[in-house]
Amino acid sequence: MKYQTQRIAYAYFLVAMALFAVQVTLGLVLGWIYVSPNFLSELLPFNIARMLHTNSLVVWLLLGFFGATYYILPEESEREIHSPLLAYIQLGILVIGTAGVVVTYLFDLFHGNWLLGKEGREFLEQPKWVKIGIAVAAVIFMYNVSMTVLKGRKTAVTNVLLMGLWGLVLLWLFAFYNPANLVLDKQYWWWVIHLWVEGVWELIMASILAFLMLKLTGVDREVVEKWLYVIVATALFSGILGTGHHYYWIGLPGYWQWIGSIFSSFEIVPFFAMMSFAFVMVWKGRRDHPNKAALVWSLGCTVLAFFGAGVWGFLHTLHGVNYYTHGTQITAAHGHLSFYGAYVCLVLAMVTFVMPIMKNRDPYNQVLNMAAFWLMSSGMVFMTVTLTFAGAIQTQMQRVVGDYFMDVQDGLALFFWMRFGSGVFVVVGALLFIYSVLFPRREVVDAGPVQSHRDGHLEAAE
Ligand code: HEM
Ligand code: HEM
Ligand SMILES: [Fe+2]
Repeated sequence: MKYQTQRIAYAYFLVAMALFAVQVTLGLVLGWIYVSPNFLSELLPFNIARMLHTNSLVVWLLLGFFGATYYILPEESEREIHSPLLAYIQLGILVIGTAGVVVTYLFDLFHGNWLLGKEGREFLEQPKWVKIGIAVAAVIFMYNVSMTVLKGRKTAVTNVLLMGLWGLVLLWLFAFYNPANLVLDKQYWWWVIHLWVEGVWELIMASILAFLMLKLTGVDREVVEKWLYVIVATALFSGILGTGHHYYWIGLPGYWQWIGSIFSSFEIVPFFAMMSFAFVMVWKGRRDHPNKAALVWSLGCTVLAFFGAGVWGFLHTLHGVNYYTHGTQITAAHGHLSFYGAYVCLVLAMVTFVMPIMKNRDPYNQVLNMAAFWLMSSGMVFMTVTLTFAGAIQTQMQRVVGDYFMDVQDGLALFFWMRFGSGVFVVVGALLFIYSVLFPRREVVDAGPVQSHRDGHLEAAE
C-alpha cells in the first residue's frame, strides 16, 4: 500500500462482504418460498425478503464502488484522500441507514408515516429519512473525492470514475421525485434504475477495470485510456436513449418503441468493448502479477457482463419481443446474470486485488478464491439458463395461449427447484469467497520468514 488513506477501503469492503452474505442467503430464502410458498409467510413475507435481497445487493455494490474509489484515487492522483474522517462518517451514515431499513421493514414500523415509514417503489423502498441519509453521505463522498482529485494528478481513470460517481449521485435525486401520476412515477423511476446500471455505473465499471488492467497486466496507460474513452462514448450514446426500452407499455408515446428498440440494441457495444479490452490488455501485457485470482475475476466480469447484460438484455429489448416477455422469468434471468456479471464480479475483482495488500501478504488463498469464482459463476449461469427456459414456457402459456398466471407458475415448479439448487452453489461459493479473502492460507501463517520475501514480491508488482 503506497498511501495510508487507502486503508479506508478495507472498512468499506468488510461491511460490503457482510451484506453480500446476507443478500445471497435471502436469495435462497426467496428461492425456497417459490417451491414452498408458506415458508416464513408470517415472519418474513416474500415481498419483504425480496426487497431486502435487492436492496442489500445495491447497498453492498455501492459500498464496493466507494471502497474501490478510496483505494484507487490516492494511487491515481498521487496524494492522500482529502479527509479520512469524512470517509468514515460517510460509512457510518450508510450503515445506520441500512440497519434502519431492515428494522423498519421487518417490524413495519411507522406504517404510513411520510418520513419514517416504508415506501413502495421497487429498489427505492427505503424510508424517506434513509433516502435523505444516503443523499447526505453522497454529498460528503463527492466533496471528499472531488477535493482529492482536484488537488492531485488527473488521469483518464480518475476523470471517468468521477464522472460516473457524480452521475450516480445526481441521478439519486430522482428517488425523491414521486409524482402521483403513475406514468410519470415510472418514467422517473427508470432515471434512477436504468440510468444507473446502463449508464453511469458502466463508467464506474470501465474505470475500475482500467485500473485493474493497469496494475495486473502492466500495459501502457495510453492504450488503456483510448479504450476507456471509446467505452464511455458508446455507453452514454446507447444507454441514455436506451431508457426507452422501459417506456413501451407504461403509457408514454408510441415513438419510444422505436427509439428504445434501436438505441438499447446498441447497448451491447460497450459491454463487448469492455470484454475485448480486458482480453487484449492481458494478451498485450508484459507483467506477470502474482494475484491471478484478481485477473480471473476481472476477465470473468467482462465475459459474464457481456452475456448477462448484452446478450440476455438484447434477447428481450426489441418491443416486438418485449410485448410478450415483459415481466416474466426472462426478466429475472437477465436481472441476475447482468447484476452478477457486471457489478458483483467487478467488486469481487477489486476486493480480491485489494485484500492481500491490506493484509500485507502474498495473494493468499488464491486457489480457494478461484474455486469460489467457478462455483458462484457456474451457479449463476445455471440459474440464468433455468429461468430462461421457465420464462420461455411462461411467455408461451401465459401470454400467447392465455392460461392463468398461477396455473402457469405451478407448471414451472421443476425449474424453480433447479433455481433453488443453483442458488445453493452460489451461496456456498460466496461464503468460500469471503473466507478466502479474510483469512490467511495455512502455509503462509506457518511460513514465518518467507513472508517478508513474499511482501517484497507483491510490493514490486503493485
Ligand atoms: C450475487 C448473486 C445475486 C444477484 C446479483 C441477485 C440479483 C437479483 C435481482 C436484481 C433481483 C430482482 C430481479 C428482477 O426484478 O427481475 C433478484 C430477485 C430474486 N432473486 Fe436474486 N440475486 C442473487 C442471488 C440469488 C440467489 C442465490 C437466489 C437463490 C435461489 C436468488 C433468488 C431470487 C429470487 C427468488 C428473486 C425474486 C424473483 C421474483 O420476484 O420473481 N437470488 N435477485
Ligand atoms: C449491467 C447492466 C444491466 C443490469 C444490471 C440490468 C438489470 C436489469 C433488471 C434488474 C431488470 C428488471 C427491472 C425491473 O423491472 O424490476 C432489467 C430489465 C430490463 N433490461 Fe436490463 N440490465 C442491464 C443491462 C441491460 C441491457 C444492456 C439491455 C439491452 C440490451 C437490457 C434490457 C432490459 C430490458 C428490455 C428490461 C425490461 C424487461 C421487462 O420488460 O420486464 N438490460 N434489467
Ligand atoms: Fe434498461
